Amino acid sequence: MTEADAHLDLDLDLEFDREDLDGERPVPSLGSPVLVVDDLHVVFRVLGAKSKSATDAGAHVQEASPRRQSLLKRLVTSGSRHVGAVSEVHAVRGVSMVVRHGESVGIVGVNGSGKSTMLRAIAGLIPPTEGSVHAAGEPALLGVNAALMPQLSGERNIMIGGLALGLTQKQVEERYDEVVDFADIGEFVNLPMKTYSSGMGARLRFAISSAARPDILMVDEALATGDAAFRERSRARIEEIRKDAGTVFLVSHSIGTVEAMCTRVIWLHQGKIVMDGSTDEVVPEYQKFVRAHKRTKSGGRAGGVGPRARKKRNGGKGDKPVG
Ligand SMILES: Nc1ncnc2c1ncn2[C@@H]1O[C@H](COP(=O)(O)OP(=O)(O)OP(=O)(O)O)[C@@H](O)[C@H]1O
Repeated sequence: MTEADAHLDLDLDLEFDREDLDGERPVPSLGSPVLVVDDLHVVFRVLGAKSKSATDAGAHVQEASPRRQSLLKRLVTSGSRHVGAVSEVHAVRGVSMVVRHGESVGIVGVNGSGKSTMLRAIAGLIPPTEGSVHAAGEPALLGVNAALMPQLSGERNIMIGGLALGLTQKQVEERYDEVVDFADIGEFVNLPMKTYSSGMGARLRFAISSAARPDILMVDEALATGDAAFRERSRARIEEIRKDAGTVFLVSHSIGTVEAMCTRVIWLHQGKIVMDGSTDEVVPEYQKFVRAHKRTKSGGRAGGVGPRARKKRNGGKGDKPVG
């Protein structure tokens, strides 16, 4: 794997590679379905002009329908101030999947392809615009952006975060030392989180979220933070959760991480599934696409993920997800 492949989306400083990880990719022993996502759509409405960057990134952006536009305009322009056009970002467009107990599913895709939005919708943090999510158990989203309170101490955040994840006060107290040890923040636990380095904050978020031992753990780039030792601890923790309960989703820009930790990979582009299959099937295709995408960006010719390319990859089935 080239260095470029390990940094597919160009925006993360990952030294994380296959070599950082001990052991082999987990072998799935699949159980019953724990998650069914049926034709999920998420549309964001944005006030303002069309966003070129969003369009470039692969999201589907269009002006809101005149009816919605006028309603929104009426709502926000009571002082008759012009607020500009209302655009819609169709971030997730008809995603369907069945995920079984014991699977670790990597979600890959270039920036803006809808990975985080999809996970947030599956975790119940944003409502689907259309479609549905059925989960057996409580999905918990663990991300470096998890909302903790910077003005409060690590200790208070552990309590609040634990309660928010559904633990009882007693359970949080029992797991408190484990969380602090895992996060490796020492005495800083007594200081406000705003005094933490970004690595310390990210480690604490990871430690809190994974202390809850959720049935479905969703990790959004959390492994991109911290040093090699912390990443190895995180990997082991995720593997433990996967063995115990179940099911792990991992959004990562590092193909090395996805290859090491995931048994299945879903590749999203412009909010749609391009491929869904075993890691060995999907990763090489995605790598080809990213190389081509980079060549296109630097002015060369490249293959795409248009309907034709998708049709080829999906064995002639056009836009329908595989698998
Ligand atoms: N709250 C929001 N309001 C409006 N648009 C949003 C919002 N959140 C995400 N989007 C848009 O939805 C699209 C998908 O974003 P998302 O963050 O899910 O992509 P991603 O694949 O996770 O990207 P990245 O790899 O950069 O994290 C993008 O065009 C983004 O700009």
